[in-house]
Amino acid sequence: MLLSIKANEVLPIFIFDKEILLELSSDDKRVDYIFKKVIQLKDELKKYDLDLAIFYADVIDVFKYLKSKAYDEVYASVDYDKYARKRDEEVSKIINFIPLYDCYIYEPREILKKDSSPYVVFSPYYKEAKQVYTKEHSLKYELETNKLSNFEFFDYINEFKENKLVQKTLSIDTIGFKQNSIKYESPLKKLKQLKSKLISYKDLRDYLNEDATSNLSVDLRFGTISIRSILRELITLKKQGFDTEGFFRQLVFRDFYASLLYHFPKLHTQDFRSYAPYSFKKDYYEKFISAKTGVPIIDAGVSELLTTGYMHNRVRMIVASFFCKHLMLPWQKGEAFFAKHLMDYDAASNILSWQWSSSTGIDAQPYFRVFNPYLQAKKFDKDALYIKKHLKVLNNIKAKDIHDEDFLFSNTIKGYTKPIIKHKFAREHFLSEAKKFINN
Ligand SMILES: Cc1cc2nc3c(=O)[nH]c(=O)nc-3n(C[C@H](O)[C@H](O)[C@H](O)COP(=O)(O)OP(=O)(O)OC[C@H]3O[C@@H](n4cnc5c(N)ncnc54)[C@H](O)[C@@H]3O)c2cc1C
Repeated sequence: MLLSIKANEVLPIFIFDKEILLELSSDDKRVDYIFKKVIQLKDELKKYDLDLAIFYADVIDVFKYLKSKAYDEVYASVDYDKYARKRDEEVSKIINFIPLYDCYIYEPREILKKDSSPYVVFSPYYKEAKQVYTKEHSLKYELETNKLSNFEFFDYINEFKENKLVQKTLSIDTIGFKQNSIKYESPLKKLKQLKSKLISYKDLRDYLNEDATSNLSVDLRFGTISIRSILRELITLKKQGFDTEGFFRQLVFRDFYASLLYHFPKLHTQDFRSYAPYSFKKDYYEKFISAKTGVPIIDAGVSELLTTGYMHNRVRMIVASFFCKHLMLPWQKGEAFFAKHLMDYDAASNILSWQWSSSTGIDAQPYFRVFNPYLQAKKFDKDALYIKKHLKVLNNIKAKDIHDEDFLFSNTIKGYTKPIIKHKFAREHFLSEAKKFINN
């Protein structure tokens, strides 16, 4: 975020928003990630004779204060979830707010049907997105020469106490969080690796033990890479003869979900359509969140999430389907669990993907499609290497037994629980309940 005080004078700022941070636990990996990246950004800016003023505060207090110091404009890249939109609206009442559209490829109002209504199905959205795409969508911002405004407190975290600005040590402890030892791979390095991954991206992206995807979701989420840098790389690779379509399509998926949430904000919490009487069952829920369902692919996925803050896309699909259709738990609870643990948590992608899985969303999978977790695991993790990586307790069990529900029910595996539900029963139960719901 950049504030200008008068022509050619700027103050780059970063706000650790109290309203968001106060809800998180002190070991949240995302805050550690952001904190490290903010310090890195501060160092980068110094190379251009700039700096970064850091606040730990209520966003509104920061802008009231800066306005009182004669700053007159703010430039910020916007996103579209409910909280972000409300916050930006409030800020614009205080100071001239100039939105930059740099989170997504397209603005949500850019891809609309001929009658100006939003697309609700991905394929036609994607077709139109490709038509609308121009060179402007990958433009690089020009470097301008701006003078750093005179701000005394660059070396601190700035907080407000009784309406006064106070300075605290520039450390993650100051904002109530713990540093962890995770080393984050540089987004630019990941971007460079895209070249070799694109060759087999379409064929391998669903296979759980392959490092076949970009791992850029966390960088896109926090803006540590610009969507435009990725597009520019894709253009270069396309010119070199690489097939970039499959990857570009996924990026547009992200835009599609952001656009849906923008046009249908009710989807934050509400179903677009309902298919079954989902209800909260504490026992099932607790087994699920502690990776103790006894269904290996589900427990491996949840374990991956709890230890790394990431989950493979295919596993997210299997896990979310199991949660909503086998356990018939409300998607909102699963969404909230992912929101708490995903490093790349993005409201639009997460909410809409959960609604896709539960078949309650706008462009969702048909309700009668119920993933069989054993067949999915057998197909995408044939040798159970992904499962064993995240569930060490199954290390000595043969892959064919891990993929065999009957084996898991009839044998006792030391340290591992028996499945809490049978696939055939769960599928039939869900479908019969869903049919009753539809017929009513
Ligand atoms: C239940 C569920 C919840 C999800 N929650 C999130 C979330 O909170 N945040 C998030 O970024 N993604 C979410 N996804 C989408 C997807 O799982 C991740 O984007 C992907 O796993 C990130 O890995 P990657 O960067 O290696 O992806 P790649 O395959 O390399 O894809 C490149 C980029 O395209 C976008 N993308 C890829 N797949 C999807 C998709 N299915 N939907 C939307 N965008 C996509 C992401 O920005 C990703 O970084 C969710 C999917 C499901 C099924």
